[in-house]
Amino acid sequence: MSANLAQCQTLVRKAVAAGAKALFLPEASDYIGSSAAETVSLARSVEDSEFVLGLQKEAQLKNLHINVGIHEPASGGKVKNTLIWIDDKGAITQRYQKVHLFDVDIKDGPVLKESSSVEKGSEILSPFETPVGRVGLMICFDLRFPEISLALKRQNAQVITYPSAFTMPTGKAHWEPLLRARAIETQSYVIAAAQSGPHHEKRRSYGHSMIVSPWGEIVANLGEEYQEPQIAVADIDLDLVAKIKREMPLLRRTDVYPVV
Ligand SMILES: O=C(O)CNC(=O)[C@H](CS)NC(=O)CCC(=O)C(=O)O
Repeated sequence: MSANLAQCQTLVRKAVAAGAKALFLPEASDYIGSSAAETVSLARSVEDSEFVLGLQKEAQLKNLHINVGIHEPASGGKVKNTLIWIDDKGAITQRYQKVHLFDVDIKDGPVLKESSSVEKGSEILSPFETPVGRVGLMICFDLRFPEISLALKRQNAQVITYPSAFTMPTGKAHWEPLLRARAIETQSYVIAAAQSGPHHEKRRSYGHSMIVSPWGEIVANLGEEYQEPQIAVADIDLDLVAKIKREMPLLRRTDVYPVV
């Protein structure tokens, strides 16, 4: 976990050097366990987490907002897969708990049962104001369920986030088209910070951190670089968000299908 904090501190330095107002870090930035038992045993509450306390200090020192995916203890011997927003004073001001858990058994592909160690969240967090616009939070596998992103669009999100640790085969097949679709249909920026490279002998992540414009264009893409932590940088143009919504209103037919 201290190695992960050091990597995140490198990313903070790079973000500050690039003049960023906010830094978006991946899902599970604190650690990726090699078993359900290890995932549970490593979870710390934020008050006792050197990783979180370290990032709060960075946020305060550098006047940088930081969005970061972590694990927190839950009841019943499980953890929560959460995303916290740390403001530029170092305070945790928002928290989202992953709603959709990744339970898959793919032939010749990943077999993962996230629900064996993780408690599922049951709330959509309303978008909130930040220096980079109104941000809506989701995590990784949530990307496959447009219902949450559409609910965030309805609540006027301007930026939506999918911090992730996608698997290699599913990433190759689905990562980019899903991110671009979510950006196009929500008419929002999509910021998707992704873990990249090997975690342990059984697990490797796809990477390709991306920022997509509300028109669906990829404005930054980190590829599979993982020798040293890298940042993707983009200007968030809130006038562009407004222009796209004005020019192409996506008025829902809630007389035909339910409101989400
Ligand atoms: O394990 C942890 O501690 C952190 N959590 C994750 O890495 C999660 C659950 S295993 N990964 C995903 O949801 C990948 C989704 C994906 O790859 C897809 O939708 O195709």
